[in-house]
Amino acid sequence: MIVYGKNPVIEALRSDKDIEKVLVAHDSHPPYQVVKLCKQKGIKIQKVPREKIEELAGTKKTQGILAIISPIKYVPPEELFKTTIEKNSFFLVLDHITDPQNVGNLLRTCEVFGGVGALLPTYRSSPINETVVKASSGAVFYLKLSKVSSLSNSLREFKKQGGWVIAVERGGKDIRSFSMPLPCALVLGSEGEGVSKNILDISDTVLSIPMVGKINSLNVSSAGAIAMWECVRNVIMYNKE
Ligand SMILES: C[S@@+](CC[C@H](N)C(=O)[O-])C[C@H]1O[C@@H](n2cnc3c(N)ncnc32)[C@H](O)[C@@H]1O
Repeated sequence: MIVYGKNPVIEALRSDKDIEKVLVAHDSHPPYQVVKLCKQKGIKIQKVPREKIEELAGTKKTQGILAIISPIKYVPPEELFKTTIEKNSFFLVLDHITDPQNVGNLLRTCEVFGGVGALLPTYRSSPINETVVKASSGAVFYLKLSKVSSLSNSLREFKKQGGWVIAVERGGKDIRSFSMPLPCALVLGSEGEGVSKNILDISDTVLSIPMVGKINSLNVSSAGAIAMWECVRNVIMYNKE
């Protein structure tokens, strides 16, 4: 969805909508409020020719500013947790993963293996944009996606309801020695930082995939695929609908 004009863009930024990016014409300056809100929310402001904005908006009356909003409808985390518990399944926790290709690949595998969806942080995370939709092969439309300002607070809530929080990270227990408990939240870390310390602290366990090569980590979507397979390999027939 596209929103253009100064006030509509400011209101969109103030709302809980998932904004992918804000485009500003080369020949104009973004209003101070836009710059401030984008900075707070980690949203990119891109300078482009005014004609590009007018073309996307389908009008010349854009005031040189436009926001692109994600096509995805998010569900509240309670819904994601409830379904995961009812189905005795898993969901992914994408801990500040910024590469849309990785997010799309992970969501595709999640859907293929019968996972319920994913919990994402509001800020510093790839938006669910066209690249994600494409990389997921459309899996995003079958999953429950939820955005929260604090992953760790939400995961504490999931634990209270009887779910397990399993971090997938180097330096933990060998994943082969562990029988994955369900229902669970499977946490995968960002490309740069790995799983956040505060999430490691509340995780029931940290599982690692043994490596023998010279490169010191797997790509997060490969690590996620292996961990998701571990979640379902004994129960893959379980909840096919
Ligand atoms: C590319 S790695 C993060 C590397 C980061 N630069 C670091 O030093 O921690 C991204 C994520 O992939 C997962 N991952 C990668 N290799 C893994 C392994 N061998 N075992 C478990 N998880 C792994 C973890 O979730 C990790 O946070």
